[in-house]
Amino acid sequence: MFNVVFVLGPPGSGKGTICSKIQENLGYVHLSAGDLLRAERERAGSQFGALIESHIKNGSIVPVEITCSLLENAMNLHKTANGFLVDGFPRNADNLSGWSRQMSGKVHEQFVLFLSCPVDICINRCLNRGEGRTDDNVDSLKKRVETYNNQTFPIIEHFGKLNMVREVDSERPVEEVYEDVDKVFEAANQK
Ligand SMILES: Nc1ncnc2c1ncn2[C@@H]1O[C@H](COP(=O)(O)OP(=O)(O)OP(=O)(O)O)[C@@H](O)[C@H]1O
Ligand SMILES: Nc1ccn([C@H]2C[C@H](O)[C@@H](COP(=O)(O)O)O2)c(=O)n1
Ligand SMILES: [Mg+2]
Repeated sequence: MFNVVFVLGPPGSGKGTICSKIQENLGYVHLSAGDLLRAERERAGSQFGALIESHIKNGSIVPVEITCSLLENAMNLHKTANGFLVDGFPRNADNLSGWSRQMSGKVHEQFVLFLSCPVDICINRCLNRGEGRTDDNVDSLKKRVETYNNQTFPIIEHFGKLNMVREVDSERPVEEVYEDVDKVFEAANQK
């Protein structure tokens, strides 16, 4: 059974940055749903490239069957990992129900790491990220934030009702954010 920590937060809240540090220090494998989708978009012969790009540009969410299969395939490549950081997933109700259908009995969901940060700061971070992402522009960011508010935040609230959310304020410098994240993992892994 794979241990899984879902990592959620607004676009630009620092999910990828913090996951890299957790991976480096705690042996969890970082799987970014967005990175997996971008890799699939670039893969020669993929039947999903155009569909994925249209969702990415519009800030909407790719059907779960595609994303969940990419995640499961990636997990199966790292069978001895301490656990997986599933970054940017589940992003909406379709993601959540599809994950349950495909993954129940195969994973243990430890908790949801929620990186909270004001949206104006997140948008500025994305606009200055400098990675050439096709969705780091004002139009796409407006849509991504709308999707986050209307579809992803309710998923965080859903997990909150199950007492699974561990919120860390990610407006602060990376080192300070990581200190608190490390404490969250320590507490979870003592149980
Ligand atoms: N705590 C922080 N303080 C200042 N800048 C940060 C912080 N965390 C991340 N950044 C910077 O903000 C940008 C976005 O960070 P990152 O890619 O980790 O966010 P993300 O949540 O994964 O975003 P997305 O959802 O768009 O993939 C990067 O340029 C990163 O270096
Ligand atoms: N569960 C997911 C995760 C990501 N996507 C698509 C749509 C997002 O705007 C884009 C970028 O994700 P990020 O790298 O910002 O986490 O990828 C999706 O459809 N479903
Ligand atoms: Mg990211």
